[in-house]
Parts: sequence; C-alpha cells; structure tokens
Amino acid sequence: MKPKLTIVKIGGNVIDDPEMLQTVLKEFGQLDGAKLLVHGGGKIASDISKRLKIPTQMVDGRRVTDATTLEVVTMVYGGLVNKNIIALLQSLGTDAIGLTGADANTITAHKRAVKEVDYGFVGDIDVANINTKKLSFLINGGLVPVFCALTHDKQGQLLNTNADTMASSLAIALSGEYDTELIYCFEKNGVLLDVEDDNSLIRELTYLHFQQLKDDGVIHQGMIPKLDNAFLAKRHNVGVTVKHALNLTSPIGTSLL
Ligand SMILES: Nc1ncnc2c1ncn2[C@@H]1O[C@H](COP(=O)(O)OP(=O)(O)O)[C@@H](O)[C@H]1O
Ligand SMILES: CC(=O)N[C@@H](CCC(=O)OP(=O)(O)O)C(=O)O
Repeated sequence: MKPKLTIVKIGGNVIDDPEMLQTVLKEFGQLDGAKLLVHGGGKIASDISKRLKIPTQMVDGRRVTDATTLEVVTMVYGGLVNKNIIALLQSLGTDAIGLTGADANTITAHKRAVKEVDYGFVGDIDVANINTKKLSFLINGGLVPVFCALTHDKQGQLLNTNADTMASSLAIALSGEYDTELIYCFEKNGVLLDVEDDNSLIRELTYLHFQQLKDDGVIHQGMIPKLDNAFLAKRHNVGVTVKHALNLTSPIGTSLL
C-alpha cells in the first residue's frame, strides 16, 4: 500500500487574512501522514505592484509577467509570503522548508509559447520531470515542503506559475509514490451555486455538472482554471476537494467525483 500524502493549496485571500492563515496552518500541521503545502499570493503581488506603481495585467486568471513583474513576484512569492509562512509553521511546531521549483531542481517549466497573448515569464510545468525522488527525500527526512508559485527552466530563468497548477501538477507527479489527496482552500465554503451565498454549497461535483455550471455562468473567474486543474488531478486518481480554509479538517466542502 502507498503511503498517504495530503497536498494543500492556499490562495491569496487566505494569506492576506492573518487569522485565517494562522488557523489553516495550525490544522495543516496537525494532519496525519506526509504533507505538502502550495501557496499563491496573487492578491499580495498585485497590492505591492500598485504601491510600486507597476501596472498589473491579468488574462484568463494568469498574470502577464514582464521582467519587472517577475522581479516583484520573485520578491513577493519567494521571499515575503513564503518566508512568513515558513516562520508561522515553525512557530506552530511544523518543520517546514520553503521552496521554489528551482530549489533542488524540483520543478522545471518552459516559458509559455506566444499565441494570442504574450504572457512573458510564465512557465508551464513539465509534469513528467517533477523531481519526486528529491521531494520524497525531504518528506522522509521529516520536512514539510512549502512551494511558492515559482518554477525555473534549468537555464537560469525563473518563471511565474499559477499556484493552483503547481498544486495539481505536484499531486499528479507524486501520485505514483503516494496515495495523494489534494485540497484547495480558499475563502468560500467550496463550489457554490451562488457565489454570494455560502449556504449554496455543491457537495459533490462531476465533470459534466462542472461543464454545465460553467456554461450557465454559475462557475466563473478564478474558479474555472482551479476546477480545470482539479479535474485533471482527479483523472490521475488524486482525491480532490475544494473547501474553506477554516474547514480544512471538516467534511464541509465540494468533493470532485
Ligand atoms: N461557483 C463558484 N463558487 C465559488 N467561487 C466562485 C464561483 N465562481 C467563481 N468563483 C470565484 O472564484 C474565486 C476563487 O478563485 P481564485 O481567486 O483563483 O482562488 P484562490 O484565491 O484560491 O487562488 C472565489 O473567490 C470566487 O469569487
Ligand atoms: C502565472 C500566474 O498567474 N501566476 C500567479 C501565481 C500566484 C497565484 O497563483 O496566486 P493565487 O493562488 O493567490 O491566485 C500570479 O502571479 O498571480
């Protein structure tokens, strides 16, 4: 039997809320078995860009990342956000180690080809090349890997990579060695029929139902790429749930079928 691995992804709104962040990290640290955290921070990168008077451009939920924006996201994701999360986890007794994909060459990616949009320094992950041996080595050494949304191309170039995609790619790659569960945590109860009503939770979601809800406009914005990533992991036998960051260990949330 494969050992259990839980991969948790937390988004920018969770990181931006100190109480929510503290709660989810505490519950994360108490999860049984091997665990790995992936964090975003898009909201914080946009806030800091604004303070620096650097314009932010998003296309289909992805940040257009020119050289200046790459400097910002490297500082924000790899520095500010990742190191604060590591310090918090350490304060809670979890021996976490902060990583970009460049660290220990864990995740390589290739710069996204220019089609209708030039996304700049945005990386698409080479899932088959994810260094699962290095990650198992860290996990077996008692460390909890914490990834920010940065990868590299092994030619010296860092690349900005969506955190939801990082989480699903890691879950898919590690599902060969682990019985893997992926939990997307954000600031709502899960996938909702009405975004404004946390009681309109969809408890179980099939791919067909997702397509219908997308066509009807019930699922929109960042939830579309999140669920595309989530269903991709599901097709690789990863158990996937989408839930509120305050409900990490509670059954309330959306399970993908
Ligand atoms: N049907 C839906 N149920 C829940 N959230 C939805 C739905 N449709 C759109 N959303 C939006 O998707 C957002 C989550 O996507 P995103 O911002 O990418 O997440 P994260 O902060 O985890 O990166 C929610 O804040 C919400 O505004
Ligand atoms: C290429 C791309 O779009 N990268 C994302 C990475 C951060 C992220 O995904 O943050 P959340 O999970 O908080 O949205 C961005 O820069 O916004």
